[in-house]
Amino acid sequence: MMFHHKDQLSGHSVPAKCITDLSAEKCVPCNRKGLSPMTEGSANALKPKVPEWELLSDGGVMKLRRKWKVKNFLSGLELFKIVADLAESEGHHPDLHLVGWNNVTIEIWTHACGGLTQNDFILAAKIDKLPFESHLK
Ligand SMILES: C[C@H](O)[C@H](O)[C@H]1CNC2=NC(N)=NC(=O)C2=N1
Repeated sequence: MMFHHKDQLSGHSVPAKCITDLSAEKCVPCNRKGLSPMTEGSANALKPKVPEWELLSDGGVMKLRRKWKVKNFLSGLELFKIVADLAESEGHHPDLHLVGWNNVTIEIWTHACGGLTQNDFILAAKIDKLPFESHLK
C-alpha cells in the first residue's frame, strides 16, 4: 500500500516515501487558505521517519509528541530556548510543556489546519538533531 499526500509547495500528490531526509527539508508557510491536514494513512507512512515521536489523535486532531526527562527546571528552559531558535528559523512552532519541574513534552501539529502537515514531520526530525543532550537526565 502506497500513501500519497499533497506537497504543500507544489500542490502535487507525491508518495510519502519519496521524502527521504526530512531534516534536510525546510518548513513552508502554513497560513494558506484551504490547507488541509494529511490523512491518517499518510501520517502513519511518515511516522517511521521520526521513530522517537508518538503519533496521536487529540479529539480528532492528529499530533506528534515526544517526551524527555531533563536534569532540572533550568535545563528544561534551556532546551526550550534551543527548540525555540529552530522554530523561529523554520517559522513553525511546537507546543512546549514543562511539567512537574523536569518533564518536557513537545507536541507538534499545524494549528492553521487542525492536524498534521509535512512541516510537523520536518520540525520533529530537526528537533531530533538538536544538541541538547547535556540538558537531559
Ligand atoms: C505565517 C506563519 O506561517 C503562521 O502563522 C504559522 C506560524 N507557526 C505555526 N506553527 C504551527 N505549529 N502551526 C501553525 O499553524 C503555525 N502558523
